Amino acid sequence: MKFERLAIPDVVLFEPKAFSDDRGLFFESFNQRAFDAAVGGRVAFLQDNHSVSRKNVIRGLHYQLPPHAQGKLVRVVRGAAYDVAVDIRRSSPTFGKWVGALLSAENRCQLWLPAGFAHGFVSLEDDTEFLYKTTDFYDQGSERSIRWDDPDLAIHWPVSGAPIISSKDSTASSFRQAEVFD
Ligand SMILES: Cc1cn([C@H]2C[C@H](O)[C@@H](COP(=O)(O)OP(=O)(O)O[C@H]3O[C@@H](C)C(=O)[C@@H](O)[C@H]3O)O2)c(=O)[nH]c1=O
Repeated sequence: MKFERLAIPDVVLFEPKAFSDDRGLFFESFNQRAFDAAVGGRVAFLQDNHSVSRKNVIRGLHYQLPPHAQGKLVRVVRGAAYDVAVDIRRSSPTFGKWVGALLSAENRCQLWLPAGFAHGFVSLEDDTEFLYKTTDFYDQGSERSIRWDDPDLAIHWPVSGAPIISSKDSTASSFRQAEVFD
């Protein structure tokens, strides 16, 4: 399992080692020991999520506030997505900065976002299947959403034209007005 820290170093991109043979392919999609060594601590996951999106769907930017904050380990098993992590930890030197990575069924990469990041992605193909593990359970009352097109964040989404977004995301908060992490 190769990994690299992105420009916001708490966000880690994993590239599993795949073994191909006549039958097809095998790879370890999660290894607790390798994961903990890469992120530098013991992380316990409590929930797995799976979504399917048409092309040009943007989901996000989402997070849950403490005490239900979630770290997320995200990947794509069908199609492709551009995944974005926004640092919303006020005391962080990279507060308000974002990083992105291409995740696809082909590259099998996974992105780790610890608690304290807002998360979103855009699907780049129809029927993009997005799988992720979270470190806490879903808690509707703790859920928050920041506008995907917030001008202060200025995220470069690889979309042409208007993306498809949920009604919830269309009324999301601006970054300036969002409740963030201390
Ligand atoms: C996230 C979530 C949603 N739901 C329900 C609530 C709602 O009726 C339906 C669809 O929820 P949403 O519209 O919030 O789904 P979605 O927009 O896909 O939300 C997800 O977006 C990505 C970017 C994330 O980072 C995730 O943490 C999550 O917020 O599923 C659960 O039951 N459990 C969950 O964990």
